[in-house]
Amino acid sequence: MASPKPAHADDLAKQQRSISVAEFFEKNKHLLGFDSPTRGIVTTVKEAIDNALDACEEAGVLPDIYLGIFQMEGDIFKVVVEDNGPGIVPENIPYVFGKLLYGSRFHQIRQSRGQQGIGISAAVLYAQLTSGRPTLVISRCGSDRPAFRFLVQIKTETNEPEILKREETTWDRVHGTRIEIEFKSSLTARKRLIEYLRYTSVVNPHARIRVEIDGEAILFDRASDEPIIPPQAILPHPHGVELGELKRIAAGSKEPLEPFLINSFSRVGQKTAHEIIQLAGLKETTKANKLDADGLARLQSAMQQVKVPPPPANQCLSPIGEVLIRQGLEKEFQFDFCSARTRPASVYHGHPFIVEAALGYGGKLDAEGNARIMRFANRVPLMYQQGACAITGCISAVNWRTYNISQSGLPTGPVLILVHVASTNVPFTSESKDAIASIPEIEREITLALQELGRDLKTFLSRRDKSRLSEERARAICAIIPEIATKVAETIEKPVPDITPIEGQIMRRLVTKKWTDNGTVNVSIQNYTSHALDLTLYLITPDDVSTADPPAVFVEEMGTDKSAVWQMRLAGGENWQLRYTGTGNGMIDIRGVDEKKKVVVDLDRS
Ligand SMILES: Nc1ncnc2c1ncn2[C@@H]1O[C@H](COP(=O)(O)OP(=O)(O)OP(=O)(O)O)[C@@H](O)[C@H]1O
Repeated sequence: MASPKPAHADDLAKQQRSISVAEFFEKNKHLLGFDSPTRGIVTTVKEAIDNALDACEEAGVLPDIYLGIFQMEGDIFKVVVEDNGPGIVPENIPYVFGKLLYGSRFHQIRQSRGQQGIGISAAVLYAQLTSGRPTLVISRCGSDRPAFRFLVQIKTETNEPEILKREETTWDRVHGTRIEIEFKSSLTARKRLIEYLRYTSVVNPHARIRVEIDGEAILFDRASDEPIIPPQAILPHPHGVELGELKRIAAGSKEPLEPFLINSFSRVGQKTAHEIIQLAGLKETTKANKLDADGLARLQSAMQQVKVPPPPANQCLSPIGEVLIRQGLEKEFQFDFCSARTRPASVYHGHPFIVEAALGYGGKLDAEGNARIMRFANRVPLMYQQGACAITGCISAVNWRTYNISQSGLPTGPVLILVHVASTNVPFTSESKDAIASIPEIEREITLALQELGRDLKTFLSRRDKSRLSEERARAICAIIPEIATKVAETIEKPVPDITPIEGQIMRRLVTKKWTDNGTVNVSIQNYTSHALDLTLYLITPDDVSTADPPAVFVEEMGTDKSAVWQMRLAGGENWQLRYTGTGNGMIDIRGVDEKKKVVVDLDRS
């Protein structure tokens, strides 16, 4: 066989042409999370729901989202997502859905679920590739505006939208957006889809998501009626600016260097701007757009060296918060123990970020196998590539045995670990946004949060184990007391005494340390020798306190804890005993607070 003729540069030149981004991703759809029909449905739902949540958040409304998944003919599925967000103006609808890399978030420095402007258009591309069908969009921007209905797809050769239909329509929503996308898929990923929605609901406790999937209705209701305060965009931080970026920003400014630095970067005031210019050896009067390559390089280097306060994280980030994380988790899971941490804001490469984490233990969690891990970035669940994610790496690197949890790489047993990384720029390992890259600053924060939670769990477990031990001991003693009483009575030739009160005493001592199933707990307040206090006693347990005798106890919500509260006057040296009954397991914590004197006393429960 003749060997192929070597190509000449002229031959190659005939084949060389630019490639549109749509063509590129059509060929490389796995890079956007569309590797298979099964995965395609999860990614499509995720992109649409993330956009709906972002839009509602930006408009300051509580999200009311509808998701429908219907099997059409054969292996064609239709995904419908409807939101009550601000809507999209009709002029922009074709671009939002019919052009890759078009969006409102890419150039803004603030936390948002979407970042690149590629998510929903990639779903449209995937749909037309696998089913050949365009995407239907209905959107309305207010009661005084008509709703518009579009049929749109992407011209892959140019990455430009193709409008197949545009018409005014009637729609009962005053504002919002509805999309209908049809593509080849299957419902093999049903479990993962539900898991995605469940996890989304945990970290978005303000959202209500109504789901209709293959004829089954599921409601993920909101646990909080507080809309999220939308994070505000900030200017780039001087420590995170690369030379190319600085060149672009400077080219667009006719200002002299001092106002240029102050107006273009966050946390730069007059003093800092002056220091940067001095260190770079530049003149204050030089206009930013007149800097040559050397001047720009010196300016960029000086910007990295001068001390600048960290970016204003409170403004541009929106962490979930410890109380809401616990509320969200407890809404979906029931634990014996749950603790959450929101770490202080930190910075990597000039990008602010906050790590939040929670640890749930026991309850209905699986006692066998690895811990359940829930990973989130900017309130979006990360559903794939767990092994490639820095969060998983940090969880495995913590020595969980120190906290009395078994471990084989990952912790094992009835444990749930949630980690949320919120940032203005989440460093994903790829465009499919499945895993967070190993950035040392982020890993450090995750590890610290996990260690804090580990310590909380250890305290809980050791208290619980102590209670169990003393219960076992007391039961063992009670079991042999009748025998001892008989033997002693025989030896001293006296009648066998009634030992019921002694048994009672031992068991009471036992139950003072534990909140038992349908048990009675006695609490003594002892050795208080100070002045009299008008105490409000707070009994805090993870479970309900149902009745009390005496005095009357009522149940009140304190955060996510249930607490029984009652009033009493305690004089110096007095010894009180309180009895209450209830159900459930868990530790009890009793504190007395004199509201007027602002005194808090820990009460002796032994
Ligand atoms: N339901 C919606 N309501 C209002 N605006 C929307 C909605 N969906 C999308 N948009 C607008 O369209 C833009 C493009 O959305 P797209 O999903 O392609 O990208 P993104 O969400 O910005 O980023 P990413 O590619 O990371 O998902 C968004 O930035 C937003 O401005």
